[in-house]
Order: sequence, then C-alpha cells, then structure tokens
Amino acid sequence: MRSFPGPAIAIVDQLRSAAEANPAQAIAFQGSPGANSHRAASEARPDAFPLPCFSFEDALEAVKDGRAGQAIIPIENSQHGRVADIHFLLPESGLSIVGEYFLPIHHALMGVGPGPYEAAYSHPQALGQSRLFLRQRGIVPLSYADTAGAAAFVSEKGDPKFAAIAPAIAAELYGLEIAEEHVEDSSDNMTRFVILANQPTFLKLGSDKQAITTFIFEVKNIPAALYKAMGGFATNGVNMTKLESYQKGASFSATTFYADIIGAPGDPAVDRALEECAFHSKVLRILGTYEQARPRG
Ligand SMILES: O=C(O)C(=O)Cc1ccccc1
Repeated sequence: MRSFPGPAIAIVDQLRSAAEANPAQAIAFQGSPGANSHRAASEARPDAFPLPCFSFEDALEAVKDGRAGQAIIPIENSQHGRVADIHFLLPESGLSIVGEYFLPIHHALMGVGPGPYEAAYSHPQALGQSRLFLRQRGIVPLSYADTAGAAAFVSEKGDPKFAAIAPAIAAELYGLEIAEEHVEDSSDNMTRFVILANQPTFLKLGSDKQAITTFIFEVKNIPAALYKAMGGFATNGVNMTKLESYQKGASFSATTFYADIIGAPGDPAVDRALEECAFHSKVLRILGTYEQARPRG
C-alpha cells in the first residue's frame, strides 16, 4: 500500500500541479486530500499550496529537495498522545520547526451505505480517538495510512459492510454517506501540528507573543542524569511545557528526551539552562524556535 487509493488520485494530481508550479509556497502534508493534516495546512497557511504526500517520509523529503517550502506534521493529540514516528523522523530529517498549529479534531463515520458496519478503516490516531464509540457498536477498527485515504479506499471497495472514520469533508470528496458525525470519544479532541522548513526562523525577542524552543537531548548513562540535566531550567526559571522520553535503538540504555520550553536562545536565562543541560548530556540538539500558537499554563 504505497500509493493513494483510486478515488483520491485525480484530486491529488490537481493539488500536486498547483504545488509544482509554486514550490516555495507549497506546504507538504501526509495523507489524502481531506485529511486532518490537509485542513491544518490550509488553516495554518491559507495562502500556501497544499501538497499531498503518501507518507511522513515523503512529506519531509519534499521539503528537503525543494518541492515544498514547508511541511506540516501532527505530533501529539490531547486524547491519544504521541503521533509516534515523528520523534524519530524529525531529528533525522535535519529540518527545523518554524511554527505550530492546534487543530480541533472531529471525526465522522461514513460508508457507501448507511450501515450497520462490521469494520471501520482509519488512521490509528482516529481509531484510538473513537475507541469507545466503535466498541459500543461492535465495529472492528482497521488501520489505514490516513483518515481521508481510508474514506477513498472504502468508496473504491464499494462494500456496505465497511466504513471509514474521517473528517466530514472526505464523504463529500469521495462520494460517501455520513452515518454519524462527532464519533470522537472526547468533544475537546485537539491535535498539535508542527510546521517544518529547511532553515530555522530567527525570532526577535521582546515581541508580545512568546517563543517555544524544541530540543532533544540524550543524557549520560549515570545516576540522576536527568535530574542534573533539568537543574538549569529550575534555577534559571525557564518553564518546560513538554518532556517525553523515547528509546533510540534496541539497547534500551540510550534514552533520548524531547522537550519544549518557553523562551528562545539569546535570552540569557534560556542560554544558561540549555548550556547546563548540554553539559550533562551526550548530545543536545535544538529542533527549532518558533512563536507559540496558544498560551501554555
Ligand atoms: O489521517 C489524518 O487525517 C491525519 O492528518 C492524521 C491525523 C489523524 C487523526 C487526528 C489528527 C491527525
């Protein structure tokens, strides 16, 4: 399954031609037209040309080789947590985070007929966000690369026993019937996206909006390594709004952390805190400094 389903191809080609004619203004996203990432791209960058890509890797490649000026990627969801791959792909890509965007997420259940359905295809995030809904109705969740692609696939399959969970717009695009709207288990379901580019942004300090700096670090394999690495943020009063650990490789000894702080390098308190963290780490890499899209705390 390496390409878009049949009913999506004409729309993909249309969007691709517009993006190809304006590569610097193109914004790559993963998924078929109508996916949440497509909506996030259009809302975050209304003047840009959304470029659909089948995988995250393709979306990041598009920026690296100049087919798109930016990419927009979902990184975490309020209800279902981390969108896994990006923690590995992002540091490896060499791209910088230049912005963030928060998108409220609503899912609809759709099919070629009104149901009842035996199974529903969707992106694993959307299936996780609709877990209770599906369980209560005995609908089996089946994973697909993206929500809108799942809708196009169900339309192509033409079997009334199969549904898709996707944004309502996907029903319109791929000729499906909406059986139920708002099937997400939580009404305040929100996904945070990051916007990536080849070059970092240089934020001017002292603007009325606050900056977020995202970085990864790998602590030394010694007792209290994380405690020591964090010390500088406490003593310099730098607010950390996210800290996640993940394993690199199979040894389970190389723990890497992904962190967001409020502030930007150039601010003496942030510089001191990052310096102290780097001193207690094997590696520290800043992935980007960008304007925060909504206040934390
Ligand atoms: O498949 C999509 O629609 C995506 O853009 C990924 C996704 C899925 C569910 C919530 C947010 C993003």
